[in-house]
Amino acid sequence: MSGTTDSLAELERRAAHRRDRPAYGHDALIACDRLVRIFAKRGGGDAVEVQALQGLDLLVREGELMALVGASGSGKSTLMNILAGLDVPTAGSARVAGRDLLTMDAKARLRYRREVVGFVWQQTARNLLPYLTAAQNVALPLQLAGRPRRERAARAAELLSLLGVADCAERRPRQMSGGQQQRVAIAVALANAPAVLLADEPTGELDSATGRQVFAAFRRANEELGTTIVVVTHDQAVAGEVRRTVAIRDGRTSTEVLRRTEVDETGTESLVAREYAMLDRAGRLQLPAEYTAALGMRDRVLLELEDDHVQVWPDGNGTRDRGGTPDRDGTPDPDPDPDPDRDRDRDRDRDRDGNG
Ligand SMILES: Nc1ncnc2c1ncn2[C@@H]1O[C@H](COP(=O)(O)OP(=O)(O)OP(=O)(O)O)[C@@H](O)[C@H]1O
Repeated sequence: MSGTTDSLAELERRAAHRRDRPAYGHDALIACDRLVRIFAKRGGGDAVEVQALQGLDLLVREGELMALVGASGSGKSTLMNILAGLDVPTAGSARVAGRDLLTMDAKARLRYRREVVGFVWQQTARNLLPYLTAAQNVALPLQLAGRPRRERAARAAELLSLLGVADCAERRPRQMSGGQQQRVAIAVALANAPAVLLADEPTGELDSATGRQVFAAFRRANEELGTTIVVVTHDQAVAGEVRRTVAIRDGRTSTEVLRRTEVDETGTESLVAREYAMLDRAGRLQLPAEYTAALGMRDRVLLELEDDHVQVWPDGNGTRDRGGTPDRDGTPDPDPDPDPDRDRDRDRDRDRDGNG
């Protein structure tokens, strides 16, 4: 009887622990958890499903300026449209600034688009109304939010000045360069002080020097206003300028590069970039394609747990015939060899193979 009482108490304790454990991404401003988006597409008369997002995990902290990169068709725009509240995921969860993007009704979605997120598109013409001046374009979202006229004018002037386009205030879009139009577009997107600014290829139509100026405007907004910014870009120069670049591959986040400034013993500062693979909540790891190609890794790899890291080896047709690892015909050895010399042999094998 006492055993039953103990196990019940233990079960309750474990349930309470699970309940009290913070949820995944609880402290992130953007939290995507196993996000799935399936599109139904007609192809040659048959309905075909396209899995644009296949269980994508992404956390973005408040105040971050980060870039999303990935090959064409990897799912970047699909993700951005979901975060912008323009599209609804098929499964998984997505939360931005406390809003659940799957369960919002139409009214909440409209408020979300007006108040929580700002958006800058690639096509300069899509961001601004052609018959309004830059100042009027920036004031428009404030007018829709019911802000008084004086406040609207002051906010427009402040943002245009912050982004270095104060001289464009009275010009219409066709009287501005592409780079100026994009900087005004950033001001429009920031007008209602959104929690998150999303930009899909904002420098895609610009030459690289102008692209850098536009990117400097994003950085300014991030540093001066503290706005969290997510930029999708193909532009390597832009991706290299942010502290964190997340790569999307086949509808999932695959790797991320973190950059930080290090100071050596002589006091010289340098920017150090390190690439990390993403480990999802189920423990799945996607190796970068260039790594698997370089070592001819296919179908399966050998893993070895060391004290402070895990080693990943090419399968090599099962020639590493050791305890628990596949043998020559690929069958795992059911009775691992407890030979204490195994580690030494393994190290010797590795030196011989040049894999150490
Ligand atoms: N509305 C849609 N209907 C059907 N398929 C779609 C739709 N939108 C996107 N897709 C498909 O989903 C996949 C991901 O598309 P997405 O536009 O998100 O990629 P991307 O990484 O933004 O590409 P790009 O860099 O070329 O813009 C692609 O295979 C695309 O064809």
